[in-house]
Amino acid sequence: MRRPAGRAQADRHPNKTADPDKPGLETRRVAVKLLAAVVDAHASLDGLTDPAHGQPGFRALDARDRSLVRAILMSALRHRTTIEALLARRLDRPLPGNARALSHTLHVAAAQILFLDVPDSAAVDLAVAQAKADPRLARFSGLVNGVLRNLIRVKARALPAALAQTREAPDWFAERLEAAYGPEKAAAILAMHRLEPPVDFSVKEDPARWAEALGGIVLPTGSVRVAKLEAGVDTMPGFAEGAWWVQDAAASLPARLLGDVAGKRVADLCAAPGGKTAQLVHAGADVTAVDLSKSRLKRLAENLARLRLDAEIVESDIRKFVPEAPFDAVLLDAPCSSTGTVRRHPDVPWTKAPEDIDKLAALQRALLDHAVTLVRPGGAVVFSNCSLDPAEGEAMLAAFLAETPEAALDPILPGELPGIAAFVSPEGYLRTTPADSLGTTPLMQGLDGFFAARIRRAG
Ligand SMILES: C[S@@+](CC[C@H](N)C(=O)[O-])C[C@H]1O[C@@H](n2cnc3c(N)ncnc32)[C@H](O)[C@@H]1O
Repeated sequence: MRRPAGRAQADRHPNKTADPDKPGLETRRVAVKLLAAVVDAHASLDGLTDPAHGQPGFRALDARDRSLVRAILMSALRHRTTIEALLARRLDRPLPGNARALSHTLHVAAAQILFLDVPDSAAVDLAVAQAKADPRLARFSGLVNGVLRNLIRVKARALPAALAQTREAPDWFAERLEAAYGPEKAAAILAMHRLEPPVDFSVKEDPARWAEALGGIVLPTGSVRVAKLEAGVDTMPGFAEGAWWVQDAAASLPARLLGDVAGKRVADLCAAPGGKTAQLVHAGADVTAVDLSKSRLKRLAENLARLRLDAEIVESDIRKFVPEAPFDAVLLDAPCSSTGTVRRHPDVPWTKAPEDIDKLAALQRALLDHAVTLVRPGGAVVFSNCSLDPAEGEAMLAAFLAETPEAALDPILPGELPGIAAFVSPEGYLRTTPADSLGTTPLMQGLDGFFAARIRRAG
């Protein structure tokens, strides 16, 4: 292993032994464990940090430390390629492949040094203490100290340079984006993935009033956008009375493609946690919300109760769901790779692989094959998901249409989406990406990546 710059100083650092109770040490230990779980075991960050079912070490922390762990992980994953490049430049040779804990310790400390408002000295001291306390890492504690102190010295110059040079994604992900969207748009999408996204709200009534109350703006989709939440959503005006729900502007579009649903029987397939169910019920539909997951349906029921909205809730695999009578309309918001939500879920590119995309596309096809059997002849099925990958969108749908004579594309017309007609493709699909814009001001830049298409069952 290379002698990192600053090694002489590193070997002389004063912490001879590690204090296992050092304030902040457990928080960093948990952060390293969670980073390992995401990067090496491909566990989702939301699952690991779930308040009820998350990683036990995380759940044992107090609320402030849990927030810090989440902030560290969000930065460490959002900027993983940049951090990796900056660390690699401070090492003579790559870390050994089996030194995963060492790599994760360096990444967690670097994320704090480069992107968080944590004193640099605390980030280094805690990483060194952590290394000393871990028998696998103790012999590397000097290296940890040297590399991180070097990073602190050069960061003002080296960070902007690295950000300008680095493609912020694993290669497989960047390559698929380039193949789908071309190098320029792919680079714009990856640039948006570096930014913390704003928060969008779907409001029941009077967007202008709620924009003022929530401190945001009204988007052309009718959603209200707030740049940054200052506190938990449950403390914001209108939460308790159920005036709005959090839903990305792009996620609010698929349900609208069913047109006027007032008085119609509508199936919302793959419904939980219920953002689109709420839209359909609020628009006057008689909704049956179906999902496989008991825990997610519990959240759906809680969300609807807060919003004073009512739907029939069915726990079932879509492929086994057989209603008494066909529906007037069906929305299938299928499970997907979620690559359209990387701004909010920077773990996605590090937990997914191309094989997952193929498997998910096959599942979506099976769900769509069944979904068309649930609508009455002449009725519409809207298929949507939050993937950026055409394998789960345009390509899957083209194969479905070619092989399903009883279904035809009902192209979305640009006039159906006033102010955002640019999101309608020449084929009549809805396609959004984080590089798209809802207007000219900075706050109107970006939305989740979504695909949607409307299909009509032959009459
Ligand atoms: C993208 S999420 C749905 C988001 C939801 N439509 C909304 O707007 O809030 C996908 C959902 O599909 C559900 N799911 C996955 N496979 C399923 C299956 N075979 N049958 C029913 N639901 C399934 C998951 O439990 C998950 O809740």
